Amino acid sequence: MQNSIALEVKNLEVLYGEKHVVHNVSMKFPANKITAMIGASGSGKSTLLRSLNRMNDDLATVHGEINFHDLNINQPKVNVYRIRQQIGMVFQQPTPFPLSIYENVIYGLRLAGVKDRQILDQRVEESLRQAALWDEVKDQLKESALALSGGQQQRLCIARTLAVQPEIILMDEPTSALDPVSTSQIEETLVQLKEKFTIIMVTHNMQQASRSADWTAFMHQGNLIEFNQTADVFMNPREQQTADYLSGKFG
Ligand SMILES: Nc1ncnc2c1ncn2[C@@H]1O[C@H](COP(=O)(O)OP(=O)(O)OP(=O)(O)O)[C@@H](O)[C@H]1O
Repeated sequence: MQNSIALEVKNLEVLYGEKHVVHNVSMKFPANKITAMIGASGSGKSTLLRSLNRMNDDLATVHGEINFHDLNINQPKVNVYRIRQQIGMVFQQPTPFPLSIYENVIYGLRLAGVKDRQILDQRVEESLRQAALWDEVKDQLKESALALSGGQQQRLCIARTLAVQPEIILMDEPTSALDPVSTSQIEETLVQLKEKFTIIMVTHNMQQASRSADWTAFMHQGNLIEFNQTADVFMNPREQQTADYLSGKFG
């Protein structure tokens, strides 16, 4: 998988009604890496991210190709449910369901009709371990997920996404609602996760992008201005707009 491409977008355009918010973006997301999407508020990062697993279907018009395993998933006939199993999403606010920790993790598996208790138990442990939450919750799996702290809830949401065994995980500012300790726990988790998964993350936190991401994409007013290895983007940006944004001249 090393050096391979997990997902490619070609000439992507996204419009909300008449409002054109992503302009002709083409890029390739490397497999088993963390890619950070950075840029000022309103630059189209979340819109682009949500298009990658067709979360914008009801809100926006998306033109262009999103190629995943040689299939352009931005086509009407594609099974969107299956795509979202393979390309999962973690949101900004932790969104646990008012169910037990165990039931939260297997939520997607239940929807997919998995009933075998052994498989479910195994997937719960594996996903919670991958999300670095197992040791903290292994003795309270039947208790409500709502009793967990915000940081634990977010790691639970990551475990819930992992339980359906996706290839790609989209994350929309996954730590912006969390304190610094929970943030650094999640960042450490992400670094472990990239061994098995490809991560594409929107973040406003420049330190987070420079600490965690292998690749960084800078967006401005719906355009992809620069996409390169993170160290190059931060230390030696090719474009003046990137340099200006990173030095705080706008945004
Ligand atoms: N559902 C929607 N309907 C109409 N316009 C929208 C919708 N969602 C976002 N927009 C608009 O699209 C543009 C891009 O928004 P988007 O949320 O993708 O930017 P962003 O870079 O992720 O911003 P932020 O960092 O603040 O989350 C903005 O002008 C926003 O107001």
